[in-house]
Amino acid sequence: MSRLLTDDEVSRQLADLPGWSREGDALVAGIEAPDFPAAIRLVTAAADEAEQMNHHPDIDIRWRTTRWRLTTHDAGGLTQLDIELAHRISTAARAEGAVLDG
Ligand SMILES: C[C@H](O)[C@H](O)[C@H]1CNC2=NC(N)=NC(=O)C2=N1
Repeated sequence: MSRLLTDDEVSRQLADLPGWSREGDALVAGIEAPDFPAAIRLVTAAADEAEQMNHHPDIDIRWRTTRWRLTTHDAGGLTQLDIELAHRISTAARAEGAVLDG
């Protein structure tokens, strides 16, 4: 589960993750929520998913915009865990009416 993905595997799976892009060894996205409480609810929902997965995002919070950075520190790059967490964050973002803007 924690083997590094090939470049092809990453780009093929990114096609199903609108708003996410690759920056070196990480997947990144900016997500704009309708307001600050919605942004914090999104962070809380993502925290629950991250705990379940034992896989944790780096998050920058600025008013209603959150920026996300996913990588697998233990493996030194991108694994399927990052792809899975990106999907879960996107689902939580949609539930809050937030917009992913890359
Ligand atoms: C010991 C523990 O399972 C590891 O440190 C987990 C915790 N959360 C993690 N989160 C992320 N993003 N990458 C990891 O390699 C990682 N490792």
